Amino acid sequence: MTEPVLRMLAEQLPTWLPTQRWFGGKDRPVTEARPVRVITLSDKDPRLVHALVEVVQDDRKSVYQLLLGSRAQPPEHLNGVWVDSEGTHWYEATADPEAMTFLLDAMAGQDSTGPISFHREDDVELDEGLRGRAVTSEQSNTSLIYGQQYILKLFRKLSAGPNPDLRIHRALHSVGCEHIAQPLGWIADDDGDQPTLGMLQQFLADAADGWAMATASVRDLMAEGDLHADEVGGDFAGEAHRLGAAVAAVHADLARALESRPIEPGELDAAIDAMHRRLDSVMAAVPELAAMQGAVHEVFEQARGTADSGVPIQHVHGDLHLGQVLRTVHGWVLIDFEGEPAAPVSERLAPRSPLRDVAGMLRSFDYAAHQLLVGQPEDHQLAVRAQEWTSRNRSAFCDGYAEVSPNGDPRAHGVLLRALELDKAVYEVAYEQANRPDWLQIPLTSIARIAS
Ligand SMILES: Nc1ncnc2c1ncn2[C@@H]1O[C@H](COP(=O)(O)OP(=O)(O)O)[C@@H](O)[C@H]1O
Ligand SMILES: O=P(O)(O)O[C@H]1O[C@H](CO)[C@@H](O[C@H]2O[C@H](CO)[C@@H](O)[C@H](O)[C@H]2O)[C@H](O)[C@H]1O
Repeated sequence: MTEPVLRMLAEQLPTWLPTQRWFGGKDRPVTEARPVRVITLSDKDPRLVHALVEVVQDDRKSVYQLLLGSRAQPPEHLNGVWVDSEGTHWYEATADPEAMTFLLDAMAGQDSTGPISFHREDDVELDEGLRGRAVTSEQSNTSLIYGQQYILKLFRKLSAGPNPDLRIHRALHSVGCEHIAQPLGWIADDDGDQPTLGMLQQFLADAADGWAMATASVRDLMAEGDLHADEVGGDFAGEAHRLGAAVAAVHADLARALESRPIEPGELDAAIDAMHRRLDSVMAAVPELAAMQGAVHEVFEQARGTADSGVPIQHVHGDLHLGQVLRTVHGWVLIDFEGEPAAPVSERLAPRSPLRDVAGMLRSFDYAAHQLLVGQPEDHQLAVRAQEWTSRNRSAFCDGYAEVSPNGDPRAHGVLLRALELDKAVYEVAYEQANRPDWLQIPLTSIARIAS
């Protein structure tokens, strides 16, 4: 079976991979896709095969994980996607809920197949036999929902060693953190770089995501021409306050569970040097930034010398925004502790200022308010409303954070916070340019405002 599948993948993947939402290399053509390992997980019907593929893009090489399925009688939507030289039809198996049952059952049974091992947490029993349907929301990986109980994230682009998302969830669970979904199991690869292949968590079936809630609130305000944010039914400030408190609680738990220490001489300088470098490299790709370059560099420089601000460095979320928080009936939950997808794992696991996450969330309030104006004719009234919503919710978030954080009010570190916000906005310029060029104006406008 192996040879024909290897050949089929090598032929098909260079054109197929860039069509997948989770493929993170759309900025360059795929020169070559080399299947480096193919393992049969299940010989039953549906058959399930695990493949590791090295994707070559000029001098960049990344390893991606794929699952292939095959059935004697495939349903129409899975039929004839790829055919190997022996005439076997294969398809992307995460689209086949029945094939995905294998992964849950293997975690429940703590099985292994060659170097791939399936685990469940010690204190956990898993229901078996559930079908796994793929989440349809925008995401960088592929998640499967089993019944109303579990969600399994299959990491697509693999990195060496334990995945930060799994590592941080387990650490937070060990100290009883109330603002995460419980980690339930994982899939490991014990070969080579020993990447984590998947992470199983409690599925929060009743949850609404923060981005959907916040943008609904902005829409309400925009629709009520005569009312202020605090008078509109969909006011978000109470939620923003609770969210601030939840983020501060998670930071305190992270500090307890993992390292937290005073910032050492030179570390802030290194962080500021990295901000300057990021700005220069993003500017090379987005010339619109040029007009603001001087002002932004200046804000970064002002943050030098604020190391004695008293805020220790620690593990942080790393890419916190309203799409990474879920509101359940019990409160806010933070998800996806992987950090910025493009950053190296060593950087994502390094201790950093918790103010980075605060800055990320402050940016997100700005986004939520301004995305409704994208593509609309200029309307001064709506722009004022967007600004009113942003200020109100940013303040509420900081108030909630300050009430719980041992580090106090983030606004007391205004110079550093401003630099961190600008750094995040510069990152967003690159992100929007590569992913949603229509939204590029949102971070560009913010940069002009913050730096002025
Ligand atoms: N524990 C959970 N319960 C309910 N929904 C979840 C849970 N974890 C993630 N999700 C949903 O799945 C989506 C993708 O999850 P995320 O961890 O952000 O994936 P990615 O790293 O691929 O971006 C989220 O936007 C959220 O809607
Ligand atoms: O969710 P991911 O980990 O994939 O994060 C990436 O994509 C985000 C968008 O989906 C992006 O976030 C930016 O857009 C959000 C609205 O869609 C906004 O709330 C954030 O503030 C803004 O940064 C994120 O930056 C990127 O890493």
